[in-house]
Amino acid sequence: MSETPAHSIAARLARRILLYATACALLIGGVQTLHLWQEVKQRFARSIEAVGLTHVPLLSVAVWDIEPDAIRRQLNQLASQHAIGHVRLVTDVGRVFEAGDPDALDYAEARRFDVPNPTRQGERIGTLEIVADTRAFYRELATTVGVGLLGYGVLTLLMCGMILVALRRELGPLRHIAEFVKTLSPERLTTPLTVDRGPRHQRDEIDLVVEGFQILQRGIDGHIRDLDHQVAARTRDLEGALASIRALSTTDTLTGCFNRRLFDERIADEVERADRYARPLAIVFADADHFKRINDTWGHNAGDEVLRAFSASLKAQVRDHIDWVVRYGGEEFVVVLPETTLDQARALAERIRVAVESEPLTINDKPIHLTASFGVAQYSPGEALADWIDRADKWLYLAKEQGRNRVCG
Ligand SMILES: Nc1nc2c(ncn2[C@@H]2O[C@H](COP(=O)(O)OP(=O)(O)OP(=O)(O)O)[C@@H](O)[C@H]2O)c(=O)[nH]1
Repeated sequence: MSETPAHSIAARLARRILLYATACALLIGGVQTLHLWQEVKQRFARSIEAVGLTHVPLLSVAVWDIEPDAIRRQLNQLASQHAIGHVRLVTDVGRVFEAGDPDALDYAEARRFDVPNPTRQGERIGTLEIVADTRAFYRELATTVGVGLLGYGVLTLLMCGMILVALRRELGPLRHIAEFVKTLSPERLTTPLTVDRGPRHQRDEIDLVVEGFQILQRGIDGHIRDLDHQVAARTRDLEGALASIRALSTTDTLTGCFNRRLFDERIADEVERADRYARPLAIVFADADHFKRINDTWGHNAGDEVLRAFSASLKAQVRDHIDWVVRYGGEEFVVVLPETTLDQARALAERIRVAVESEPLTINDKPIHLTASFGVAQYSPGEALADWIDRADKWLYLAKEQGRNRVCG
């Protein structure tokens, strides 16, 4: 995920709107300034025209009567009027009277009035020149433009502020959705996304996004549940298959006894336990007598049946879940007897021998008389495993040597 900080869309939009609104305000302000310039200029011209026309008759009399003081007084009064910067009266006899601000002397822009002879119509006795007060002109223009621009500025700022507030309120849920999605983790994937839009809110694109996301979440949730069920079912199947494989790998398929592989795996543990807790441990090697003859006489299948019956006799005589019977190879079996002394093992072997001998088997409706020989050995503390097994095997060999159907050890 990107570490670059996320900016607010509302703030960015508000900034853009402010920029565009300022540009528009400046453009409108420029056009309005031109318009106002013309307007103020015309207003000044009208003022000068009105003032000039009002004073010309009075000046006419003062000039005709040759009264310099009256002329100056009137010119001063004229110059003190709004919009008038400087006035100059030039009489036909060459006298010049001036009043007002000398900086405003721009007679190229001056408005000229003829001063008529009050006694003879149509005759001119002087010229009155009035120059506009440029400072007052620009002051008035600046004030009018400034007020206008200030109004636009305030209006623009107010509108931008209100737009920002509205945008923040409308786009607020987007930030909430973004924060929610950002903090989603695999464990919280199905946490429902909820956005409170208020009671009078009308459904819009943000709601569509939220609804789409919720549909996606439900889909993912369903998919995860399906996967969970599938995984659980597959796990059960696998565990079953594993148990079967484990049983197959440790069990002899013909007799159901443990096989040699399991014996090799577990016998060391039994020895270790006997050593650690100083407990007795014995094994009995059991071997069907003249088994080859049974095979040869009755067939291999009958031989298999005899082996099953022989192993069943062994299992019937031992303790469940304590002793364990192993098919060691061919017609040879080993019975492992934890917590059992040599005497107890001998007695057990004798019981089995008697049971095998005294219960003739009926295989394929034919009676088969079976006997078995046994070699018994108790584990001596510290003895090598192989030596102990070897001792039991030797006792079995001796039992065979001594005529079979007996227990040695
Ligand atoms: N039917 C059958 N026969 C087996 C099986 N495994 C080994 N055998 C046979 O068991 C016979 C064992 O013969 P031997 O080792 O001579 O022993 P025995 O005939 O029992 O003679 P003693 O042990 O000396 O009494 C062989 O003929 C093997 O073929 C099996 O799984 N099924």
